[in-house]
Amino acid sequence: MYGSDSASEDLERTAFRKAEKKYKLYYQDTYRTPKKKKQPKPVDLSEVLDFKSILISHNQNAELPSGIAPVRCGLDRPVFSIENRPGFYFIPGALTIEQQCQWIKESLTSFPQPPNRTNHNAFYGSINDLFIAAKERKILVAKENSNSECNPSVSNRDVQGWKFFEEHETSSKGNSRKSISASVLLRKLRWSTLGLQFEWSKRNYDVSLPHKKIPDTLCQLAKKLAAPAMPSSEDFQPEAAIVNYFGLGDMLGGHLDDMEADWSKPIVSMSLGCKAIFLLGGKLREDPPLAMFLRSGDVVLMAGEARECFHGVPRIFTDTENAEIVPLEQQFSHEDDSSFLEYIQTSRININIRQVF
Ligand SMILES: O=C(O)CCC(=O)C(=O)O
Ligand SMILES: [Fe+2]
Repeated sequence: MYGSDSASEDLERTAFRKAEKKYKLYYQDTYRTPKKKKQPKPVDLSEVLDFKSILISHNQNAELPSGIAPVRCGLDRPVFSIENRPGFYFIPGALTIEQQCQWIKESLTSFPQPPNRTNHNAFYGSINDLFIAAKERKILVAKENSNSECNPSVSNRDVQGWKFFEEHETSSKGNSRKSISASVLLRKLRWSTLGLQFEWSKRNYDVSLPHKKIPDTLCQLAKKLAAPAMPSSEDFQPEAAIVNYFGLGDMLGGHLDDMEADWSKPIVSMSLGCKAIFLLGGKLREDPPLAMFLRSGDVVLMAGEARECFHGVPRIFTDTENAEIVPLEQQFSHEDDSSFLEYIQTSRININIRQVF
């Protein structure tokens, strides 16, 4: 017990943790009246690497900040590497606006569909069509054993499964059953897994779990984007992907992705929606991380030595000034369906694609 206390204190003191705290969303603790919205604490962003402006100055006058180098590769747009982080590649604006919209839609509609698993599986079992259910304001209601039907204090053990109902249907049922609205569940969607299923509790891939192959268009895109980081004459084989969903205040703590067999193969990581800060640390949590902005359409590759570097996402920006999603908003506003626009205005999605074996 005491050991774990001091271990967490040590964690608090690492350079990675300090950087996470620096960029994490905190609110001003000034007195709030009910009418005043709580305000985020200002954060100094002057040390955050900005590959959008790096790309602009590179295109204008071939100038680059010290430590950043262009990478020669077969891609049709500039790729940058960082001198003291071998194996890390940044491709600013790698995805067209159409591709961004396409993968946002898939991330919300098809990717969380069974047999793919999500963070909701552990509690609710498989959920079908969550995004549609949220749009239709449906409510997920617990089915119960007949003998516990009328007991409001029924425990989760007695629940036989969950089913979506229309709002009006649930009010006629009284409030004896456990229920949650689909829109709250959508907001609480944190991850889904594609291809070979990653088992978070064991932190490993469970090849025995039912799964579908990664969609072919995503495979082809990942193969193309992986090229700058691939060992020559080898082909990237996308076998699994984790889709992360971030809302305001959500973060992804510092971690390594070390469950894949061959670290010479990259993780291909695509950013969609609101802008975020990405921290790229070193091999130890004590190594001070580099902070950089990730915008919708940016792609990051981590291969070789970079696979051993701690990384995480301490912050996403959902305010109009900082989110930088105007082109996405324009694209989505042409569509009949406003539900994608509403979701992405306050969210970020990351799809990271991996070769497992
Ligand atoms: O959200 C991101 O950009 C990073 C995601 C990540 O590192 C992961 O899922 O392992
Ligand atoms: Fe990661």
